[in-house]
Amino acid sequence: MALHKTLYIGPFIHCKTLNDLDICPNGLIGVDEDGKISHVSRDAKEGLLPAQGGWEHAKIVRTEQHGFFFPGFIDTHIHASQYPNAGVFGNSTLLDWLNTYTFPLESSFKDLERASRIYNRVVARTLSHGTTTAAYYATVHVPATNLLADICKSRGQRAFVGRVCMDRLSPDYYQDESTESAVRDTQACIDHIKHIDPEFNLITPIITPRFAPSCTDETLAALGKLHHATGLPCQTHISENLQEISLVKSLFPTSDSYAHVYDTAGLLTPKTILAHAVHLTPAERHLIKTRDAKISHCPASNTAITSGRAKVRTMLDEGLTVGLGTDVSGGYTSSMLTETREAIFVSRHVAMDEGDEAKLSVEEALYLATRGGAKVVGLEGRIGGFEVGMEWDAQMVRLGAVGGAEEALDERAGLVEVFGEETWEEKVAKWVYTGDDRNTVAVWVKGRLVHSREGFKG
Ligand SMILES: Nc1nc2[nH]cnc2c(=O)[nH]1
Ligand SMILES: [Zn+2]
Repeated sequence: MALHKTLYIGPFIHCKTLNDLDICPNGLIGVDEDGKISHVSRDAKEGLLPAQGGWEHAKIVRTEQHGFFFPGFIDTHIHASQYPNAGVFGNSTLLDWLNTYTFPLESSFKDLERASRIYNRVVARTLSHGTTTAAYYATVHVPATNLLADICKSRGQRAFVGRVCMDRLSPDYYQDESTESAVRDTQACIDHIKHIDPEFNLITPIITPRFAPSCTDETLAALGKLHHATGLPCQTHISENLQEISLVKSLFPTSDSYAHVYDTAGLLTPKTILAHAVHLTPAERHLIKTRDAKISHCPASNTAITSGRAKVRTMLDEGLTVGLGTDVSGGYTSSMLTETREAIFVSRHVAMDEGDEAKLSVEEALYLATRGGAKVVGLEGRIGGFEVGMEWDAQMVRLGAVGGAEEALDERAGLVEVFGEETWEEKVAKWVYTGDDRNTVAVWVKGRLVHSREGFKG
């Protein structure tokens, strides 16, 4: 689809570093026909719009009152197939949650029509929350996994799509037959994505051993080999829950630790995304740092299924790379804005035990949801911020009343009340703590408009 040169005019905000939220109240960002940022001005004056090189005919998109452009969110860990169970977990914890809720739901994806309905919903919904990139787990089913890749491509969401590998400790009706079939079916999904997106411009296959207890040593080793042979990224779970960790000890008695199991299999590399990492030992953190593997912090899930409180400050201080993941449906929300809020609140619970330094600020949590996530998925050179040469994966946020109706409680404006006396930092805090998807007016991936709300003029 051909794009227009476009000038995005209005305040823009992005995270330069963990602590540096860059706020530009009077910005202009030029995005070319390939969806790349070609210039950034911090002092946009109406009379001084670019007047050459075709920019004089550029399309113009302006923020509305109290609005700003912000990078799209990067969800580094989400189970697309578990979306129907978001909010359904009772009082379960990980291992009984998997058996009670998760395996029965995932096994239903052999029905392709059902898979189509659910995958269309989850991609549309996450886009509406401003998620421009997602690292998805699908299920064991090749046709449904390929369909998820097709849907992400046609709806325009940047995605990593993983066919789940699991050849033990699940019901017979939902399991890989053998190591060979797990590798063959993974390869079939890789081949499909190569066919629909040969350069992996938008959709990338990701090798997905579910977690160590679900995979035999042979399968872990075979997937490690595939990871090295293809250079494709890999995702799995680690150290989420104490019973899970005991199970790993009993299944892999010769391994030093959970992280060591993955390392032995060749699955601990700079292209590995490890979800949860709640109970890692110092030695495991050191090993993960040495291998430069990445961490997806999933606070909503860790609270919902009472897995524990991940020590994000410690991981950051030790130099680990951390992003955020919704972990639907261990996590109840598909909103990365809500996940950002949960990351802040979980850090406050850690602080109640360990001291105030554990607290994450609004700026830090937003960094994890954008720039940190980009590093986790290996796309830090392309997305997560607004520099020249980066791709326009962005959302337009609107706060307060709509259409100048200052007095009216306008449902379309959501819950964020703005009185005009707030600083920009305060407006951003109000968005993070009181906002929702109604505040995300428009969403772009690689310059393509992939979601907009009623009233967006673009
Ligand atoms: N949260 C979560 N943890 C897991 N560990 C293994 N599988 C899963 C899953 O589907 N969700
Ligand atoms: Zn998960």
